[in-house]
Amino acid sequence: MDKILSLKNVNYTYTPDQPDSRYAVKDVTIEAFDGEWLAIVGHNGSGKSTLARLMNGLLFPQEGTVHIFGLAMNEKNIWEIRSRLGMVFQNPDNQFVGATVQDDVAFALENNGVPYEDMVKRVEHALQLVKMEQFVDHEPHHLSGGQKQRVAIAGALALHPKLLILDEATSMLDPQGREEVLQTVRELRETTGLTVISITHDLEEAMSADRIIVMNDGQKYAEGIPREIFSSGNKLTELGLDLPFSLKMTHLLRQEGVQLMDEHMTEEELVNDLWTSHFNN
Ligand SMILES: Nc1ncnc2c1ncn2[C@@H]1O[C@H](COP(=O)(O)OP(=O)(O)OP(=O)(O)O)[C@@H](O)[C@H]1O
Repeated sequence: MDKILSLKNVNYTYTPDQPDSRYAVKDVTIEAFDGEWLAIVGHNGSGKSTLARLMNGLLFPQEGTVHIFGLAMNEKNIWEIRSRLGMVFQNPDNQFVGATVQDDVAFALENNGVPYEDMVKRVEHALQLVKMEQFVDHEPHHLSGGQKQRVAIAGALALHPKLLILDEATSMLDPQGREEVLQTVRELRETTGLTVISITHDLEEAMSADRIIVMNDGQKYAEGIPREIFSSGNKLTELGLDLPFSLKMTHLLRQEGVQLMDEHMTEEELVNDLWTSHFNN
């Protein structure tokens, strides 16, 4: 598989002039491959936002390299890189510039000089992908949190990005809004094969990813498929991460002496295991 993004031995400190300066990101190597969903998780202060800024060129590492779309990121090619990179941030209310949903999704296209007819088609298609086409004329501020983030995703998609980075994009949403956004990302992956990097402190969100990187104190702590990462449940709790409900329940049941076959990633798996082993006789 082709590499879309790679960070190699990256160091970043916000206070480079201070002796003993603390590294926000320390010797981090990360690769993201074409078409995958990579989740980067970690507690507050573990370096996630700094990584997001290093990935979109808001920051440049003091040491190490960042390659994206086959280019070594530098101050000259950053605008070209950003035009192929969709970013969705934490606060849905800070992301709107248009008076209607349609204007908002069109905004970046207008700025990029996309011809009118092409723009109309792209806006329509992007809103269809996030299932917000019936809201074209609505005012963004009247939408729910989940709907706002779906419109923000449509704005990013309209630019036809090769990579979508979600930086804590679900953390201000209620459970329903969060599920709406995650479902949107899951469907997008199926319909478009888009590469997604989601940066989050929410392990429930990371469970849907193909691969997870766990950050701790600016360093890469672990890397693997969700099942591998979640098999180290207690260690994740020690890092200040909140385990998904099905895993917490699995651990609590085990503590009470209930025999279970596996670490259960979903409530459905857990219920099936309980049903098969304990009630189905
Ligand atoms: N602008 C800044 N100036 C100085 N230090 C900073 C700045 N931004 C972050 N830091 C420090 O860098 C370290 C990593 O922070 P970062 O924001 O990347 O972590 P995070 O995992 O995204 O946490 P959070 O979810 O709280 O934003 C922390 O120790 C933080 O205090």
